[in-house]
Amino acid sequence: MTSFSAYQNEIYLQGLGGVVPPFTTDPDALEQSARDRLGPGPFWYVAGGAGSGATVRANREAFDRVRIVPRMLTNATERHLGVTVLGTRLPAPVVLAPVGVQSILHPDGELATARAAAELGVPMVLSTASSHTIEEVAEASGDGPRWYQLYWPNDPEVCASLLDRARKAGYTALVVTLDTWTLAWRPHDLDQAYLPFLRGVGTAIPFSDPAFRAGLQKAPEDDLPMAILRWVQMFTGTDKSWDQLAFLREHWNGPIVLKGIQHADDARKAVEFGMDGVVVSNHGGRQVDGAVGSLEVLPSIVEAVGEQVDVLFDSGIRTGADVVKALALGAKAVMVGRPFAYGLAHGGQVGVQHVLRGLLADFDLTLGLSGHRSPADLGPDALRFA
Ligand SMILES: Cc1cc2nc3c(=O)[nH]c(=O)nc-3n(C[C@H](O)[C@H](O)[C@H](O)COP(=O)(O)O)c2cc1C
Ligand SMILES: O=C(O)C(=O)c1ccccc1
Repeated sequence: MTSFSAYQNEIYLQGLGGVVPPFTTDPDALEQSARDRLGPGPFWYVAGGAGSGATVRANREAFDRVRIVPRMLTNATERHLGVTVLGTRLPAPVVLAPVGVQSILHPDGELATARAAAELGVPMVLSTASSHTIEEVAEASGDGPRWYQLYWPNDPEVCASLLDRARKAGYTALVVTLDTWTLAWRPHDLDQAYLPFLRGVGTAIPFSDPAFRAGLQKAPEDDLPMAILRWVQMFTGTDKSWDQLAFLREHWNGPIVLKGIQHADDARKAVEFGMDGVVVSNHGGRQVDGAVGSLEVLPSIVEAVGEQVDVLFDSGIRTGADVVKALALGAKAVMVGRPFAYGLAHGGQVGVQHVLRGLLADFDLTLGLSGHRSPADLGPDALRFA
């Protein structure tokens, strides 16, 4: 048994020596403090949402409408948080969501995140828009579990090249993001003319992939604007269809999950086309302004496909109670995005580790105090709907 709640004891014991945690353990306070540390460009890149921010708020409001009903005297002092997701045993039902261009937040970027995740045995999902190469991040992950997130390029050779590199670098599961085939209208980024993609140029972002380079007439070093244009075009467009998932299946020999699913019929389609799971997600409210809170659609998707494939969840997870709620509604695991990005901004690897240990401790304690010994104990009867 791994006792994630040990982080609580550690903090209190250090307190006896007059030491407090390096960063706040409160997720809202951490966001505020990130605002003070980061410039407005980087801060709003992380914090911002699409349009009016209605969906960012809806994600949180959906959690507020679901309440946990604690049970007593259930022998929950000893807990087992491990789960099997996509055929992999995980120490806890928590995964670091793909977050692009992490060097915006800390010079170590994805390398710091990979080290922190590996330390805890938690999978990191590496974004296609990573500021370090697939191979560099894999090395930083050491023995830690790793999944790769694909922004599905229009060029099949670039697609095959990315998948081949990820497989060779030891990534086991593929997360295909469908909800961001173009960036949404994001007023915070627009008002500062802050395009995260371009802020990553000069780091590794587009230009390390050999198939991408081969498709250019001039090397990116010699014609940067052209290379940027081609890169943006390659990840923008609608010319994808369900039957093209067969291409990904051919080029990926491991589990594939579709990220960005919000409708039960799309989840059924994912199963029909041979996918191994879905991530119920609205991209943290960053894509469709006015979209439904992601937690609101989780039950219908679990009902539709939960018996057949793994249903993961993200968008709005901030606390241990949120993890309990999503699992009780049928998610096998959750992904967390902004909180670890703020941790990264505060202290690189140490900051990510602090956030992750805090979330896992909070989850462990909340699970136990509400009367459950393991994620498998959780079901809808652990909840009430306000
Ligand atoms: C700064 C930032 C960058 C992101 N970049 C990516 C990305 O490159 N690929 C992707 O699939 N999702 C990306 N996402 C979405 C996250 O994977 C995840 O769906 C979302 O953050 C979950 O919501 P939360 O932030 O409320 O936890 C990004 C999110 C943020 C905040
Ligand atoms: O900002 C995002 O949500 C996102 O997905 C993204 C896409 C490309 C580069 C960086 C982030």
